[in-house]
Amino acid sequence: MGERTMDKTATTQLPLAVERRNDGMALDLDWVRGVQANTSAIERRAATLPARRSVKKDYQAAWLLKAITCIDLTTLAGDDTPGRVRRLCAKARHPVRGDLLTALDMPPITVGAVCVYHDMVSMAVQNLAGSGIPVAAVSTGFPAGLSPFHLRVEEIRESVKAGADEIDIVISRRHVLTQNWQALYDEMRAFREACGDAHVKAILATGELGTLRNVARASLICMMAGADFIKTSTGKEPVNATLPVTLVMIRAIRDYYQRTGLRVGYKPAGGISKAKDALVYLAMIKEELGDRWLQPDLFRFGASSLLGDIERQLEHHVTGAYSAAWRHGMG
Ligand SMILES: O=C[C@H](O)COP(=O)(O)O
Repeated sequence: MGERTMDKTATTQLPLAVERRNDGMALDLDWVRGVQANTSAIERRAATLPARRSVKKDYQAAWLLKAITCIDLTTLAGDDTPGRVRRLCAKARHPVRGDLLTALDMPPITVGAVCVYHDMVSMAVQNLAGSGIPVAAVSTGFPAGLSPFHLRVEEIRESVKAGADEIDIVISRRHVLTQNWQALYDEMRAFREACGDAHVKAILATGELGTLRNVARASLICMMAGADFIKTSTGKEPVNATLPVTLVMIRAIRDYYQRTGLRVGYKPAGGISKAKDALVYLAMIKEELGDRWLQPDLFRFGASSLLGDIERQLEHHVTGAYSAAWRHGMG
């Protein structure tokens, strides 16, 4: 991602070809078992990227605006209230102050989606009406995914009925840890079927999968079973999105695309709260998957506080001064 390419077109939505949805394929265990992950090479590559790629000034502002359009603006707290979700939805519609957009000579933008628990779906749907911003619901016993299977499937159906456009399911980590690939595939298939037309993001909870090889294999199984997106984490594991895990998952996406012609999206989530980190993620996607994956239909950040820091950086870019972080509260 050289600076030369990081002009204001970074924020422009490319005209998207009508993309065929990933319907998945039969479970191919030979392919799955053949997947390896060279941990030291992956960690080395991930460690060098932040130093090799940096963008400044107008280019940086353009890429930060691009990042905003890819945020699943999230609140997943036990004390969520209708008021908080209302404020979050207002922020989703107008994530950047009008005067900053004017100074940057940019049109209005919105975030990629609003992400909530099932109970808050109808409130979010109501508050986003007419905006075109999708509502995503975390589901299937999020975050641990250990409630009875039929209830997990039913939870998906309830959220779809309440108006959710996207469902973020959690996989059963034990299927990965015991290498029960058939069980993981069947579970994911059932979740995808329950989603119907709603798009499904498969949360792998990578911090609980033990090895990068397990992450690679679980990514592949979920794509074979029809995931529209693969997502790193719930935000509740001790370790959430990381660059090595990102490299493994996006290379699995590339491999799946090369073999099937089907594009699956990627969502790093959990602990991404700084604008500079968001830029590193975008650089990695651009290098490994190319520009087509830098659109909100194929890339999202799952983040509750990233937008606040991006707004601070944009304000600094325009005015030369930093505002206090508390001025950019999300809910
Ligand atoms: O899916 C989104 C995550 O739960 C958000 O995590 P975060 O609060 O660390 O940004």
